Amino acid sequence: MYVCMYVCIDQMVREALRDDRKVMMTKSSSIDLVTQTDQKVEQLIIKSVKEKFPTHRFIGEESVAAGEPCDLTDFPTWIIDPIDGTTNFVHAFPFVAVSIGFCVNKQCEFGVVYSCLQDQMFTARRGRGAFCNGEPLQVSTEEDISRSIIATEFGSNRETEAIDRMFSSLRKIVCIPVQGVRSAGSAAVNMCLVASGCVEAYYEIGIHVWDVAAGSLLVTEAGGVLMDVEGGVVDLMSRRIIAANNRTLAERIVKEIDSFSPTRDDAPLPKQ
Ligand SMILES: O=P([O-])([O-])O[C@@H]1[C@@H](O)[C@H](O)[C@@H](O)[C@H](O)[C@@H]1O
Ligand SMILES: [Mg+2]
Ligand SMILES: [Mg+2]
Repeated sequence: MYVCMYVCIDQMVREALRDDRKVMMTKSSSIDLVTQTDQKVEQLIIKSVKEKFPTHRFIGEESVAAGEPCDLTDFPTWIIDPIDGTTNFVHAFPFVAVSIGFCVNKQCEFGVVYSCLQDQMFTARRGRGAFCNGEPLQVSTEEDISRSIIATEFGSNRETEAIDRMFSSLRKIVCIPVQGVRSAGSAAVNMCLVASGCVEAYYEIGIHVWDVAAGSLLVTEAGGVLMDVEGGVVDLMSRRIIAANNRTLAERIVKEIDSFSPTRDDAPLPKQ
C-alpha cells in the first residue's frame, strides 16, 4: 500500500509542480495558500489508509480547514500535512514535503516526511531510530549556540503583536550571535534538517500539529529534544515548538524567545 501511495504522490506532486501551481484559495490570511494538489494528496492518503484501517482516525490539514475536528485522542490517528511548504510549491521553491505522523494514545509511533524535490524519504519509528533513504540520522553534537545554525519561520500571521514578538526573538537570537539563521519554508523540512545534523535547532510559534507530528519523532529518534518555547514539555496542539540537538541549545533559545500563545489546534470551533 505504502509504496503505491508514495509513487502516486510523488508523480502527483511533480506533475503539479510542472503544470498546475495555481493558488486555489487562502485560509487564515491572504498568504496562507491552498492548491488543488494539497487537497488531492490528502484525499489520496486518507483513502489509501482507510481501505486498510477503516477504524483509524485522521487529522488532515485540509480536512480541518474544511471543518473536520482537530482532536487527538487515544485512537490510532494519522496526522497529515499533504504539502508542507505550499508557498514554496506555488513558487517552485525546492522545499516541498509530504508529512505523515501516526499516533496511538497520543504518542507518535512512526513518522514519514518525504521531501519531494530532494527525493529524500525521512522515516522514524519510536525506539528504532531515524533514517533518510535508509541511512541513519544523528543530530549535531554542537553544544555552543554561537557555533550553530538556527531555523525558524514567520508563518502566515501578520498581526502586529505576533510579528513584533517574532522579530524581537529573531533579533536576540541573531545577536547572540549564531552563525546563521535559515528558513526552509517548511516546518517538516526544518525538523528533518535538525534530525540530519545540518541545523542545530528549529523553533516556531504558529505551526500546527500536522506540520510537526512526523518531524517531532524524527528529531527525537535522531537523538534530539523537543521543548515548548517557554521551556516546558512540548504540546503538539499548542502551535509552539523548539526542536533542538540537545537541551543546552533548546534552553538557550527559550531565554531569547518573546513567546505568545496562538489559538490551540484543539480549541473548540467558534459557535456559528
Ligand atoms: O501551510 P503549510 O505549507 O503546510 O505549512 C507551513 C509550515 O510548514 C511553516 O512552518 C509555516 O511557517 C507556514 O506558515 C505554513 O504553515
Ligand atoms: Mg504545513
Ligand atoms: Mg500543508
